[in-house]
Parts: sequence; C-alpha cells; structure tokens
Amino acid sequence: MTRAITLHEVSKYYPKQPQPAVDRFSLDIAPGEFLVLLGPSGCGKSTVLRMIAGLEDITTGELLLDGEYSNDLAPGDRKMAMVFQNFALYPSMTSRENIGFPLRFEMPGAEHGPRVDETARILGIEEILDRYPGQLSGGERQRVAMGRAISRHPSVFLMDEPLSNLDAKLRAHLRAEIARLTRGMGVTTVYVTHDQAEAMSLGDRVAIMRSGVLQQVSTPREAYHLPENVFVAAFVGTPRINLLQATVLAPLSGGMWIDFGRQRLGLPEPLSRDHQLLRIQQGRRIIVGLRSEAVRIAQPSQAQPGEVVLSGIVEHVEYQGHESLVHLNTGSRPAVVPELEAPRPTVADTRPGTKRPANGSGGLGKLAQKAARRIQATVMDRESSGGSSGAHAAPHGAAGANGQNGVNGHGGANGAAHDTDQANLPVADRQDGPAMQTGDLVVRTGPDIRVRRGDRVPLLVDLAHLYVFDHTGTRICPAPQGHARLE
Ligand SMILES: Nc1ncnc2c1ncn2[C@@H]1O[C@H](COP(=O)(O)OP(=O)(O)OP(=O)(O)O)[C@@H](O)[C@H]1O
Repeated sequence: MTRAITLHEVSKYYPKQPQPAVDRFSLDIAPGEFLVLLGPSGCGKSTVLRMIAGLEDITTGELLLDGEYSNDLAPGDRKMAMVFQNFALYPSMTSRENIGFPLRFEMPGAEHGPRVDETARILGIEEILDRYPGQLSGGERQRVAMGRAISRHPSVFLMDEPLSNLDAKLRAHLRAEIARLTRGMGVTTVYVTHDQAEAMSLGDRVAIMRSGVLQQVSTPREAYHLPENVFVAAFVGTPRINLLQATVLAPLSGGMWIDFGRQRLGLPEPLSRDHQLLRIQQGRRIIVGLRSEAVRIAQPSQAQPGEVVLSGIVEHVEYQGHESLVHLNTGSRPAVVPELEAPRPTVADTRPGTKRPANGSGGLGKLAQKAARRIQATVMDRESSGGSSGAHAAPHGAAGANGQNGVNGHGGANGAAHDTDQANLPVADRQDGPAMQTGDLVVRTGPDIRVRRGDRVPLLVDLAHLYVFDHTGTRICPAPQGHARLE
C-alpha cells in the first residue's frame, strides 16, 4: 500500500518564535513518489516531515492523506515509518529482535519470523540477524534500523537525514540501496537532507526550502537547469554556480550589453526573445549566473554561434583527476547568498579605522537605493558588506599577480567583451565598495589544461547557459514559463 500526501498552505509556529518555522507550505506528493526535502540547516525540513508523521501539530493549513483531512489523525494510525539520523536500536536486542520489535504492536500474537526474514533478505543482512548492535558497523546498524521500518510494510517512509552519520563511501552505497528498495516497494517516500548531491541522485522530485518557505519543486534536472531563483541556483550544483553582479546596458541607439564593471558581454543581434525581455532591466542591478561548464577557455576565433567572449586572469587551478577547476578573476563583483556562505572579508574590512558610509548606497538616486536595498535582502554583495567609501577603482592585489590590473577585453567573434573605463561606470557600481574580489569565476576544464597562476586567458561564454536574476533574485532569463513574451 502507498498513499498520496497533500500539504495545503501548512504553517508551523513554535511557541515563543515570532517567525514561522514553516510558512504556507503547499505540496502534492503522488503515491509511490520519492520526494526529497532539501535546504540548509534550520529551513524547516524536519518540521514538515514531523507534521506529516503527526509528531508535530500543524498550526494552520491542512494535511490530506489520500485526499482525506488528516491533521488530527494519531501518528500510529497514519501507517508511516520513520528513519532518523540517530537511529536508536535497542542494545540488548539482536538485529532480529530489533527488526521484529514494532511488529509486536502491529501484529500482536502473530508469528513475526517470516516477516523479519523477508526484510533481512531485501536488505541483504541475513547473516547479522543474531548479532547485537554493539557488534555491528555503522552501516549495518543503519540497515537494521531500515529493516525495522520496512518490516512494518508502511504506506509511507519518512526519512530524516538517515545517512548523515555514515562515512562518504557507505553513504553513497546506502543511498543507492535506499533508492532501489523504496522504488522496488513502490512506497511513497519523503526524504530530508541538506546534501544537494544526495537529493539530486535520489529524488523523483526535490522540494527546496529556504527559511520555512518552499522555493521550487521540480525534478532534479529542472532544479539544476531552470532554477526559479538565485537561491536555488546557488544551492544546487557543485561547484557552486558563479554569481556575478551586473547591469543591463540597452541604449536607444541599439545593442545590448551585460556590464560586469570591468568587462561587458555583448548580446548577439538579432536579440533572442529572452534577451529582448532584459531591455526593461536597463540600468538596473541584476545577477548573472554562469555554471562552471557554461564557460570555456578558448580563443575568440573558436567561438561557436551563441558564444561570447570574456577574459580572466588565472588565480588557482584545482586538479580533480577527471577534470580541473580553474579559478579566474574577471574583475567582476561576485554576489553571495547570505544563508549559503559568509561574505568574504575584503582588504578594506581588515584595515583599522575603515568605516562603512552611513548611507551604504552613497550617491544613488532614491529608486536605485531602494533597488539596492532589495538586492541586499536577497543577495548580499561581498564588497558592500564591509565597504570602504568607494575606493572602487583600486587595483586588486591578486589581479596584479602578473602586474596587471583587471583583464583586457577581446573584440570580434559574435559578441564582444569590452574593457569599461572605471570613470564611466554607473554611480551605483562605483559606490559599492572597494576593489574587485579575487576568483570570481570558476571554469570546468579537462584535467590537462596548461595554464598558470597569473595567465590572462580568453573565455567563451555559452549564452544558452547564462541565467539572469532580477533584483529580487527571481530568474528572468531564460524567461519563466508562461511569462508574457515581447513580440
Ligand atoms: N521544538 C522546537 N521549538 C522551537 N523551535 C524549534 C523547534 N524545533 C525546531 N525549531 C526551529 O524551527 C526552525 C526549523 O527547524 P527544523 O529542524 O525543521 O529545520 P531543518 O531544516 O530540519 O534543520 P536541520 O537540517 O538542521 O535539522 C529552526 O529555526 C529551529 O530552530
């Protein structure tokens, strides 16, 4: 038996907590589906799981099981089995007794032996049935804990970070086993994790949460390729997506550029429909997302249609065996998502006596100030988090590894990157903070790439894999589905 789970506008307020742990959460989980709840620590994943289990009251909203209102159904009547991170086995019971324990209540008076044997066979743990927990490895103990859940033949599995206490190798192994088991049994499974790689490899769909709020529910593939907002883009994928602050330049005289401060990306004409939509962002702050595979190190002459040119200075090469990750400085300002990483201190931060200006947005107009504040609420600018009062033009130390400040643009191909004169930068950019940060772009290459720290290298950016997020962090390019398109 398997069942459908529906959460409709479910919120949870814990006593004395002004903010909800879960905020108007709505989700339909189909019978037999493997759904992963993914998000950083404290975002409310376990609370959602515990509300489904009936271990936590729902403050407002509805839980439906197979379409029936079930907010008040006792946990024992929900036919759900939970597997936790800290799987507690009874130390004085053998594996066989531990697995059979819940059956004493589920099937009182019945013979449990066949059910336990069947479970052990599914899990491949027949030979450890007569051992005590103290005689088992971590992985074996977790298998017994899984066995205890499976033996009950539940209609739903609820798993709360069940693998996080295990080492990486065992985790990968058990992950595959869990996928095989739950799919084989066809039981609806809700699996909580903060590990995006685990979520991507396990889930039919992933539901990504941030601060109690559901951000996106989609297949893992869609979460990676079409993140609805900058948070999802940054949370999903390794290495982390490159997020760069930029401005759209779309003069009436024609053409459109994405301006990173020191370099610009020219969008090829005729503009695609998605790029046409960027025109309304003219002059506004945006965030550009580029996955490490969306950029390659190659000469402008090798540009394919849809590729445009940038350049960067090599800061560091991470050799990974099957590939290398090249960290580059393009002279752009990276954006960071507050929950996902602490802002990196700048040189100015560490200088005694440097103060942040009273008005962080300096000489911006009111509208621009408002936009800047909103962008900070969503994505925090590394520079402005510490900022000295606008020493923006100062050369960055690492960029000077080879005595050069920033990078030169390259003309040609089907889009050109241009050096932008610091004096001509929009005020909003100039007021933002001190020098450019190091290593603003990570590019994935073959393992045998021959570049050295300090080399200036040409880059080709695949525009088909360029994301643009607006000041609220919402993806605007590629345009969201159903978005009105300009003709
Ligand atoms: N019993 C409780 N009383 C008060 N606040 C709670 C309680 N349980 C959880 N919280 C708070 O609710 C928020 C969500 O917690 P929850 O455990 O659901 O998050 P999570 O995403 O599962 O985190 P983690 O991955 O660290 O387990 C957190 O801010 C947490 O401190």
